[in-house]
Amino acid sequence: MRVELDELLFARGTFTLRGSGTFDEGVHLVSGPVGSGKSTLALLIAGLLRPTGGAVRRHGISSVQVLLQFPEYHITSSTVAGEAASWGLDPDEVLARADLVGRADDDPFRLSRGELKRLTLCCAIMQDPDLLMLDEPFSSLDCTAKQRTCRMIEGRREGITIIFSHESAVLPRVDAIWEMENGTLTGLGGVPHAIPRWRHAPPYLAYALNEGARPENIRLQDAREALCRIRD
Ligand SMILES: Nc1ncnc2c1ncn2[C@@H]1O[C@H](COP(=O)(O)OP(=O)(O)OP(=O)(O)O)[C@@H](O)[C@H]1O
Repeated sequence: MRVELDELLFARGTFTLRGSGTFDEGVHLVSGPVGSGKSTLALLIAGLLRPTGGAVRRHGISSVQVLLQFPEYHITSSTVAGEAASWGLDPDEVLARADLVGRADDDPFRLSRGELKRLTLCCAIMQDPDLLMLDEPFSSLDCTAKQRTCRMIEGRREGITIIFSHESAVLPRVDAIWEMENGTLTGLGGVPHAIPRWRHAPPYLAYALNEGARPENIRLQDAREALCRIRD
């Protein structure tokens, strides 16, 4: 299973996106500032936007899901249970995992932004597609929900997961890091080797690297462990 970007080019007004590289099985983080082109890339890989040049090639992938940044865009049903069922999932299981037990008959638009995000995140991850793309999965979530989301992402055993995010506090363990800057995608390679090359690294990782530590992954816990190792 893999996704290849073959000299992908997308032009819209003054914005141009360019990228080449291969997304293999595992968890990938595409990081970059607001407006750099992360959502546009997600839509291109999902086939929801047509490239101006080059191509997106999917190999051995039979199911694709993209979770949009704004959870409201996914709503198609008048109840929370109906919404979970519309993803082909058991509403009781979804509500339990989304911490929304007792809200089955509520109108999804009556949930808070964060509650709605929890619902759509659980639906997208529980569908377990071969290619799962999560656009800003941590936005609108509190710290506990971000950590739960990380565990769910890490719990995916197979397939390709691509996280598009500028999150810099709570992140999951990942296999590879990519950076998007002004529409240009750069693959930094696999973790941990990619970490010192990551210009948008969260402050805790930048601190650990400055101290001479070599974190094994990108979570706060990895930075802490690496600091402990050099200070022991
Ligand atoms: N529907 C649209 N029509 C025209 N321009 C758009 C549209 N959506 C985004 N853009 C522009 O394209 C560029 C890339 O936007 P994009 O949403 O891909 O960035 P992003 O990195 O995902 O940002 P964020 O972190 O805020 O989600 C930005 O300059 C943005 O203003």
